[in-house]
Amino acid sequence: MADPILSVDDLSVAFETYEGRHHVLNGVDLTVDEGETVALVGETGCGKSVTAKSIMGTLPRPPGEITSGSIGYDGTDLLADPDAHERVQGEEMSMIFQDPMTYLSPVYPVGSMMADVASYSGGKSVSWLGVLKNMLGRRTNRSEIRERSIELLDRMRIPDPEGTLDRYPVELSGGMRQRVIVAMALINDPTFLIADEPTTALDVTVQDQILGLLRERVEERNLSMLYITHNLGVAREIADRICIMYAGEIVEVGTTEEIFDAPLHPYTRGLLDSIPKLTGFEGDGIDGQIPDYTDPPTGCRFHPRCPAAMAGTCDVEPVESHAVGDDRAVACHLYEDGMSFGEAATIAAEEADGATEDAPTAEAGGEP
Ligand SMILES: Nc1ncnc2c1ncn2[C@@H]1O[C@H](COP(=O)(O)OP(=O)(O)OP(=O)(O)O)[C@@H](O)[C@H]1O
Ligand code: NI
Repeated sequence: MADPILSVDDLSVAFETYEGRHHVLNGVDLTVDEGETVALVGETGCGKSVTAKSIMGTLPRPPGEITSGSIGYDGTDLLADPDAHERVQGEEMSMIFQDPMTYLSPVYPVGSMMADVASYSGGKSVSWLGVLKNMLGRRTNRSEIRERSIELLDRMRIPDPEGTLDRYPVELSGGMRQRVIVAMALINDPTFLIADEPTTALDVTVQDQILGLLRERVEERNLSMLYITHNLGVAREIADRICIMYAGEIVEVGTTEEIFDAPLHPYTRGLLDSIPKLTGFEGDGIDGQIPDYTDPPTGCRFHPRCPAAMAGTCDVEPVESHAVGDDRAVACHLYEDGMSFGEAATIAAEEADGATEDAPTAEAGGEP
């Protein structure tokens, strides 16, 4: 099998704040193969955007600090080589940010922003290829960029693409604005795209259209994509593989089918239970909330909320990720010590169902 295009290994990130040090990412492992779409899924505050920004090189430092790990892109460790990171960010990667209005300037029309993005050459060039690309980039003239912008807006099914170039973001509907943002992210023909919740604020129809447009692009250009969402339903529509994140840790990885058909981690199970329409499972999801990062739970970070937690183990012992086959891994103490995955999954499932049946007002975890 070919090496993954992106390979995040043991990434830890902390933030220094006036409340104390927040230990947010804790040893995150993540890979994306060429042409593959991987969804990073988890509740609000679990560290998805921090992961995305670390990969893109846009993490604010300070207050953020990368305390361990490597981010490999196409064979280069980006954290060890800031010049390479800058080049990759400028030439190969692109990102759709979570909050479109902070990204779109209110004072420039769409066309001039697209031209800005298109002529951005990604700072210093370090390779001869980079230098060449930069020269070619500079020769790209305004009318060429305009042509490209119109073509992309048209591909994004924006009515009157030419007229749209002269309009300001506030004059566009939410759905149109989001299409413009997708077009801007694609104008330099990236090989790797990070999409951070690009459809959250949109109604379901528009959401489906945007997902469709991204999928088209993935197929046509062999685009590799990390798609971030809190919505497992959206992940199922777009992703080949899903990484489930809880409180700064990846708790389960599997193909989209495996995650939906046979979730292993109690947290994944809880997430699926909160969308009963999509699955056969029943339940009310998971009580409690993401822990305080200044003093995260010892052992497994999920143990205070876990219906299957084993006292003396889950609250004490750090969890390791257990590989199950090629594409599958789970970080949970249930899957240790010779218990078969089938048995452990059954226990996780029974406990999850039991918890919601027996104790509808179960203690809201969070407290150690
Ligand atoms: N600039 C910052 N300064 C301090 N702490 C931060 C900063 N950015 C993120 N954090 C911390 O990292 C945690 C995770 O944030 P992140 O934005 O990655 O969550 P998320 O999974 O993307 O959530 P959402 O689904 O709401 O976007 C936050 O709860 C916060 O504690
Ligand atoms: Ni986020």
